[in-house]
Amino acid sequence: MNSATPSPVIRVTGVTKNFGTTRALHNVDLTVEKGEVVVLLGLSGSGKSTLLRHLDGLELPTEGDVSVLGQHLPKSSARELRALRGRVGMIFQQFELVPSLTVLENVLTGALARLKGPRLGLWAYPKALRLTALTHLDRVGLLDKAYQRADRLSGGQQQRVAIARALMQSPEILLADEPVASLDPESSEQVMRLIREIAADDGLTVVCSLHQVDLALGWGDRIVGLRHGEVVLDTATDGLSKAQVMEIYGRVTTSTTELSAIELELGALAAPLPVQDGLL
Ligand SMILES: Nc1ncnc2c1ncn2[C@@H]1O[C@H](COP(=O)(O)OP(=O)(O)OP(=O)(O)O)[C@@H](O)[C@H]1O
Repeated sequence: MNSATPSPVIRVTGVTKNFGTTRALHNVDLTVEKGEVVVLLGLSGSGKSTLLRHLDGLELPTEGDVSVLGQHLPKSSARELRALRGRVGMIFQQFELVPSLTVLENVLTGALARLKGPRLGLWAYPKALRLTALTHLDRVGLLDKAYQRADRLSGGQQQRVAIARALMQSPEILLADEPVASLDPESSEQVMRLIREIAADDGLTVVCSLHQVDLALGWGDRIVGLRHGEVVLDTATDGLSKAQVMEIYGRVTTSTTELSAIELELGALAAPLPVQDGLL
């Protein structure tokens, strides 16, 4: 952990991102303090992945500024961006493991950015790194699977391998893009609990996109709600109810079709939400 890490660790200011004629983000502001666990909540297409990808410089804004760990990403060189990515771990919905490699080799690939040249096979990695990888596998409860092929594992286990791989970077920030969207409820809970535990133990800052209000409320310190690329909600989860989150979405939503999608995807309420026109 870098003790000189500035606070806030993430500062997004007035970010707009256009892909051709598609506006994926519009005037987004977001500040995340060190050690905070933030959920990005929103429907499919609301801009969650695009915002996450701005936080490790995989995308750069059309307008506005993104500062991560004290580095202004739009002003950074390719080399500086690569160095930043070494300090920011990322996990994805589809795990992104190499299926034919062993679990241990997959974890070791998390250290590749620090090594010179490609590595083929377990023995191409220094012993110290192999031991570190085994320690991380132990931490995610998969030490006994180290020498199995990654594609023999369940989805939940594969996501835990991806977490161990991210830990190889000793990240200061962990970004998670819909990490449990492909998992059953039990595995989802396990993975989300694990991320929280690791964040607390290592003082990690976490930004995680989700599309279920229930999961977000029980898990994050704070929810940032996106809709059509704009932030419509940014509040602590403490004391916040599902009905309040849905009410905020209801307030900024003028179309009944969109409201139905929100109810379906973010979490249906027993009572229909009021549609208030003209509040956009
Ligand atoms: N590389 C790209 N080129 C063109 N359009 C893009 C690109 N990436 C994202 N978009 C568009 O930007 C908008 C936001 O997409 P984004 O993937 O960020 O949403 P999301 O909330 O993460 O959705 P999902 O939950 O389905 O992943 C969408 O309209 C999407 O089609």
